[in-house]
Amino acid sequence: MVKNVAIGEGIPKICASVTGAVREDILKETRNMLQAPVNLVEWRVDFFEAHKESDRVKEMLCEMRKILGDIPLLFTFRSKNEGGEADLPFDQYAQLNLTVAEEKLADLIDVELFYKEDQIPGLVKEIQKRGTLVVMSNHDFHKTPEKEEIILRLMKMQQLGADILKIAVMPQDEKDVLTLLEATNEMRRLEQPVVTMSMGKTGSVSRIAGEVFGSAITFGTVGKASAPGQIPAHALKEVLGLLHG
Ligand SMILES: O=C1C[C@@](O)(C(=O)O)C[C@@H](O)[C@@H]1O
Repeated sequence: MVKNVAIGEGIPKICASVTGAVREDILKETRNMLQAPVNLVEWRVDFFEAHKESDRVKEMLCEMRKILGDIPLLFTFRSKNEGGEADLPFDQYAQLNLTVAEEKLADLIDVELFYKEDQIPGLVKEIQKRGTLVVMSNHDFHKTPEKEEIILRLMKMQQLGADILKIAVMPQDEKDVLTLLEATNEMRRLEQPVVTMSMGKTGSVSRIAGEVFGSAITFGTVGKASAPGQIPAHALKEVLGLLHG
């Protein structure tokens, strides 16, 4: 349970991302979330012009939380390697996430599995010690690894103690979408909620099929997309409801 949201139970939860670069846009996008059927909001801080200034990041988070009220907030710095907009040396990345955890400014923090492999286990523990949940993630914007490799990465995240395990991959054809779905279906036996998506237009079907195959959160759009293939939150809500029956 994150606030009142039961991630991993029933209908997949809808998350939408705030991707503005400046304060006004970020606040406007955050307010727009209140008109949309979203269960969670992600702030993609790598889009923020002042992502290197922790005071300004903290101020933004305080303002966003005031607007969002009970809607859980996921804090994400996405590196360029994994499809993000910015890069930070590991120490700054860790510090940024720890500050947010320390001051309880987010409910969940995204940590990339491969940011710096030997340092990631320590960072996960430090964030959790401060009472914030870790969504561990991995993204491949070029291809879809073999099913065994997808499973291996998700299990690695589990071994590292992540609270939620997430992987996004790019299909080159429809078979790749099936590969992602098969891996997802096998991983639903894990105790932790698993979040998977096949990106781009071909992969969009994976963003509505979470309840069938075992993906607990689906990222949709309220305004701009934060990754290719995302579906508008309103449409998601309807389709997820239909499939739920
Ligand atoms: O990890 C993810 C998933 C995502 O890449 C997607 O494909 O919907 C979008 C990102 O904003 C988010 O952090």
